[in-house]
Amino acid sequence: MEQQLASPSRSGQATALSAAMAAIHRRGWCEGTGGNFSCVLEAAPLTLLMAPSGVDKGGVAPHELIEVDADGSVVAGDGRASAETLLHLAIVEVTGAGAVLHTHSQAGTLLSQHYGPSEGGLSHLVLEDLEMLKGLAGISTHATTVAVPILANDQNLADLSARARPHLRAAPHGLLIAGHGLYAWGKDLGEARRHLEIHEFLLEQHWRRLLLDALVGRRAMSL
Ligand SMILES: CSC[C@@H](O)[C@@H](O)C(=O)COP(=O)(O)O
Ligand SMILES: [Zn+2]
Repeated sequence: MEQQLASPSRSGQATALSAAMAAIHRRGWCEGTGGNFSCVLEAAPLTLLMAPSGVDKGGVAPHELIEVDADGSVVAGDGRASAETLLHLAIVEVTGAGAVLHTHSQAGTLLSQHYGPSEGGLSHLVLEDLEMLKGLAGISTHATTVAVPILANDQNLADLSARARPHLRAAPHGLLIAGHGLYAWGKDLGEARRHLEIHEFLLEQHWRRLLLDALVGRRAMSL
């Protein structure tokens, strides 16, 4: 007889999400209430387990997580829904993701602004020939090119999410918002964490390479 795999309990998911947020905070990727984090608790009706808005995401206990419905309204727990709930919902709806992690790292903020689009537009950060690309689901060789979409930032999350939707399916499990940060997602929390770590590594590596290229260029010019 085929054995059904038990889906993780609510308390198991809450413990795992709280621990992931604390670990991401320790990396310095969500300082000063920045960042937000969710996982799908129920697919129908869609219910997300999320960090509440405006709090230090490194210190949210499992019982302090809130539940949010498909309209972005809080249906359980204390606190307001994240300012960016609509983008989490768009990513889950379009890609089928089971977890969405949003960070404000230095590298993500810097590079998304450096390569960011003109107002309301779209640009890309191109990454290629790196072994760490294989950490993204669907990639099996370093000899590949990945284009991470960069959207202009917007405080109107309905507009921002609508602009993001057409680019989510082709995105490499990650998306940048200019001058703001990174969204990474995966089929479950474990995969979303791996994709986040891979993207953060690639952003950090790209930034260091730009710096190295500039230093080598300056040295060559002075010889
Ligand atoms: C430091 S404020 C950052 C916020 O505006 C937002 O970008 C963010 O990531 C966190 O918002 P939140 O509403 O706490 O989930
Ligand atoms: Zn943010």
